Amino acid sequence: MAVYTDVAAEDLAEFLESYDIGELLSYKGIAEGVENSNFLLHTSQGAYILTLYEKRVAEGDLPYFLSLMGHLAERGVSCPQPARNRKGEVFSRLAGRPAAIINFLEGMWPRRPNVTHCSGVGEALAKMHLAGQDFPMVRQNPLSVSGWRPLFELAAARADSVQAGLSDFIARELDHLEANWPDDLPVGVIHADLFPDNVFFLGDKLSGLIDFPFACNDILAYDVAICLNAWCFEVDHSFNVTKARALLNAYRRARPLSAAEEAALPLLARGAAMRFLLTRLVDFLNVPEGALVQPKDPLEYVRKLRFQQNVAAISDYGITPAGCAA
Ligand SMILES: Nc1ncnc2c1ncn2[C@@H]1O[C@H](COP(=O)(O)OP(=O)(O)OP(=O)(O)O)[C@@H](O)[C@H]1O
Ligand SMILES: N[C@@H](CCO)C(=O)O
Repeated sequence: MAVYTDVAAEDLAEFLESYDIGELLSYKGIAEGVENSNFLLHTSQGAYILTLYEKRVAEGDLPYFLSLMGHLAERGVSCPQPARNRKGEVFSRLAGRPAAIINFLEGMWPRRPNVTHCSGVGEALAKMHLAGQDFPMVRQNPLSVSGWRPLFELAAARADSVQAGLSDFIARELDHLEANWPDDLPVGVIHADLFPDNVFFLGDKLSGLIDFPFACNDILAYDVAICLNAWCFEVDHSFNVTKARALLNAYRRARPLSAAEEAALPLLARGAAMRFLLTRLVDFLNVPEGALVQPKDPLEYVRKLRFQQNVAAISDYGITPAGCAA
């Protein structure tokens, strides 16, 4: 359960007085997520999600991703919208944290994503990338290649307590990624965390995307690589090429990938695996006292990284590169 910061009922009721969304009837901490403190609110006007932004979200970044949610919705991408308070602000402060309220999105995230879900997320991701093209704000990605070594330094001394040899493994891989990370691929607005728990479905139909605090401007194909890692491995750690094909083909239909983007996917997937390995490792080694959170497993991403290290081209996944006859 991700609740790092508790909110007293009186403080919440007072906070809600600055909004026009009805009176507080009930609220409870949400038993999912690892980054921020989330609460489900019921007011006399309906259901909402209250988020208190925690360590990895800088207050100065809130206007970027809260505005992005409005921008995307105007262009047909289904995602929750921030409520404005009576001063017209989309966020303010509660319990010492930046806080925002968004509307409740109907749907469930898929606990066991199937091929249809993978196809849905591929299409939605491409459409999000297209809809972001004219988003005027810019936010560099603090968790891209230049951000990984500082993260590693937070965990290096204790990494081997999680798995023998992990520290050396990460150090060597970072050398490779830093030397080879591409700087000439198409960039734009990316979600940067589009895991299954951030994509809602009603049945097999995608109902919306949530959780935009990591959104930023970065390599578009890197977002695809994040999804390949997050959606296309089975619980036994095997890579499911049918799911990867479905995800990639649905993406390509909405936004064709260039030959250079496709050629870079395995390397981008190594980088994506490194990013989530590192944040998970740092979080695993530093659970705040009293926080109600279930840290995610860093070793899942060590396995994914080892897999991606052995992929040189997307044909090695069993996927035909775009433009080649099947
Ligand atoms: N708009 C929404 N409508 C319905 N449920 C939501 C909404 N936003 C969040 N939730 C619920 O809260 C959970 C946690 O939200 P979210 O993923 O944004 O938290 P987080 O701590 O930022 O997570 P993550 O670990 O994925 O970064 C979701 O899995 C979902 O159950
Ligand atoms: N989606 C991330 C958590 C939020 O950054 C993970 O699974 O590690």
